[in-house]
Amino acid sequence: MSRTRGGGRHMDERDVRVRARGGSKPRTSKRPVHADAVEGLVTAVDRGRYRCLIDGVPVVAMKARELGRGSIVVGDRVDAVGDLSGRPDTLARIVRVKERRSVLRRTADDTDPVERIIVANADQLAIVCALADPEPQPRFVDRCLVAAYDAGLEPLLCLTKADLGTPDGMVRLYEPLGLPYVVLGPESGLNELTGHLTGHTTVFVGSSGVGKSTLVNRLLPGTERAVGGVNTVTGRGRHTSTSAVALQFGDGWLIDTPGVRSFGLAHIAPEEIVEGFPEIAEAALDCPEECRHRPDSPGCAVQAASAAGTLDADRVASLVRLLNSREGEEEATEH
Ligand SMILES: Nc1nc2c(ncn2[C@@H]2O[C@H](COP(=O)(O)OP(=O)(O)OP(=O)(O)O)[C@@H](O)[C@H]2O)c(=O)[nH]1
Ligand SMILES: [Zn+2]
Repeated sequence: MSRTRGGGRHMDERDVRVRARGGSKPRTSKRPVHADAVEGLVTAVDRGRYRCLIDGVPVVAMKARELGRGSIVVGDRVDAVGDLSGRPDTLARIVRVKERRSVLRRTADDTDPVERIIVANADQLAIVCALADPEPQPRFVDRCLVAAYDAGLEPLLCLTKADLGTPDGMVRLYEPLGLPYVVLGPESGLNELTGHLTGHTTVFVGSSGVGKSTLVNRLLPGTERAVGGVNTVTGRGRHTSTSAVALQFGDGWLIDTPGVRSFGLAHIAPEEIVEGFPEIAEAALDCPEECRHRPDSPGCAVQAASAAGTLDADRVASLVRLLNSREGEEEATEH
């Protein structure tokens, strides 16, 4: 798809202020720049410890004090110094975080009211959706799609449990978008999916029970043991079920996000949500300003096109639901 935009543009200062502590204060030119630092990739984060892959060696690191309060997340490319041997009880130090090419945010929820960046530098979002048990949730898929467009990730629809249901309905809904999809059942080969994943950094997201773990475990046999039983950062038998973990997959990465059910859309402007639906966005050019494209919106060209059958009524309904739920997140109370 050609709609992808740069994801970096939604980074806020809190997220990127990882390099220069003290803002505009001029640095002394004599400051050491860690010329000996080695680049690595953050593959897991747990309680202030960062598991990094540095020159093929898994290394546990801490954040250098000079980085201040800014976050370091899975997928970040970092420079590290210190003990990079990866031996037990050694600790390296992350001294720099490279500029992020994309950021994916997790929804704020009851346990953590702050919307946080959970993954950096991914380029693909695999939206896993079962065809039955649980029933497909187009609304969930639509929310993920908008988050993907916003973050600058290419969406990929993974329709699972093809043995229990037909993909026809979902395909009819998403094919017009040009959204790539794969249909998967217990007996399906994985070549087509692997083709989509090769060379990419793909974040997997899906609601509970859709077969996400099953899929990742089939793609990477042995992963279950690696991430389910033992904490991948500390090795101390604690589940990492709420934080993202990057798993090497050929020359790419699969990023499993067990605790992520959906994405907050509150930081995205309504117009940008509409842009997630290209054909609707085009029709919306004829709408009055500030139009929310609801069935009762006066003079709405989108609703008119939907009624006339030129736009898919289900997709229009999806968009309207998205716009509404986003307003709920904003706690808009003006009407
Ligand atoms: N019939 C059928 N069952 C499947 C398929 N894939 C997974 N399942 C079953 O669906 C259930 C949920 O699968 P999981 O892989 O645990 O789903 P998940 O999305 O990881 O769920 P959470 O861990 O709760 O996020 C399990 O009982 C799986 O055996 C499939 O293709 N067909
Ligand atoms: Zn409208």
